[in-house]
Amino acid sequence: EFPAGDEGFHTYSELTTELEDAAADHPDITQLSDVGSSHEGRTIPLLKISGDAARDADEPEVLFTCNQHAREHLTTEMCLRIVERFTDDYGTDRTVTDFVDSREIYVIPTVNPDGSEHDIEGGQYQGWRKNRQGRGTDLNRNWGYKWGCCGGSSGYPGSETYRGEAAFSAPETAAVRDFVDSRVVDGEQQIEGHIDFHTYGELVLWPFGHTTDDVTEDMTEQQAQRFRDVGRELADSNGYTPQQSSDLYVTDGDVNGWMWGEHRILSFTFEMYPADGSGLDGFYPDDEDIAPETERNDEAVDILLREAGA
Ligand SMILES: NS(=O)(=O)N[C@@H](Cc1ccccc1)C(=O)O
Ligand SMILES: [Ca+2]
Ligand SMILES: [Ca+2]
Ligand SMILES: [Zn+2]
Repeated sequence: EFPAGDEGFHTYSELTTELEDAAADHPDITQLSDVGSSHEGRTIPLLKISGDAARDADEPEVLFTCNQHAREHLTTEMCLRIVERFTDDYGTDRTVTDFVDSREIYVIPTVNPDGSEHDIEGGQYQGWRKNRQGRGTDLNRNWGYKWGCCGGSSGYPGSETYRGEAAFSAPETAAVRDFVDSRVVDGEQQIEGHIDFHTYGELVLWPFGHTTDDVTEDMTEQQAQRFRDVGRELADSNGYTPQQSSDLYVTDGDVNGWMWGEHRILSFTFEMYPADGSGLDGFYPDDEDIAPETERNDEAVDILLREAGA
């Protein structure tokens, strides 16, 4: 459970109930399923939000993933904000209604349910980051594009950035990979935009992470420029700082590298609130911060949904 005073955050079971309620309350515009199971056997839920959701329409698709890193619980709340806004406000808010009717929105509120539950074991924050396989794999170093290529991850199982024994050795990254791979229809990837939410630092990040080069294999100048332009627009909307992720530090096997490198999906990472903090406390904001710091990204979500149709 969450520590006393932080009840506003959702445990795995509360999250599951939230999604079931959203689907029950809005049957025409939602479809609740899953992308598979975690190492410890927890279902990794997937909610589709779209007009006539039961049908696969020829509409641009967008994916939001949250909680790859266990202790980054604010990101789970960010995905639930997206679910709440695009279901509860459908039919009343014009912008929301237009997007739900013209896009297919996929939300995965927790990629790492095992780690997230471990992090709050006994009502005490554990400071846990990874999944719960062995000594833990850093899911954001386990993706299969340029996996372990460039000193942006560790091969030591005890490391916080342990890349795993192989690309997609974690069942959680493999499950999300399989879902995204399944969205290739008639040879064309239907998902056009993606945001992976993290905490903390108030940053908008784009690929690649494995090299400091802007232009490189799988990234032309025009493509890099589009990331810069959209990244700047996203950051202007929420006050975060925009940069290529390798300007922060070099990573390999991260999700953005795979989404773009493998599928050419316009893929960003948002590092949410706070901008800075001393060590672990930055990962554990008050639950009073949930509403303002998730609503802060409403406009950015709309920008990505717009871009997906561009
Ligand atoms: N959330 S965080 O503190 O772990 N930071 C992220 C930052 C990050 C995210 C995506 C690509 C490169 C780097 C990380 O995976 O290291
Ligand atoms: Ca639809
Ligand atoms: Ca479709
Ligand atoms: Zn993270």
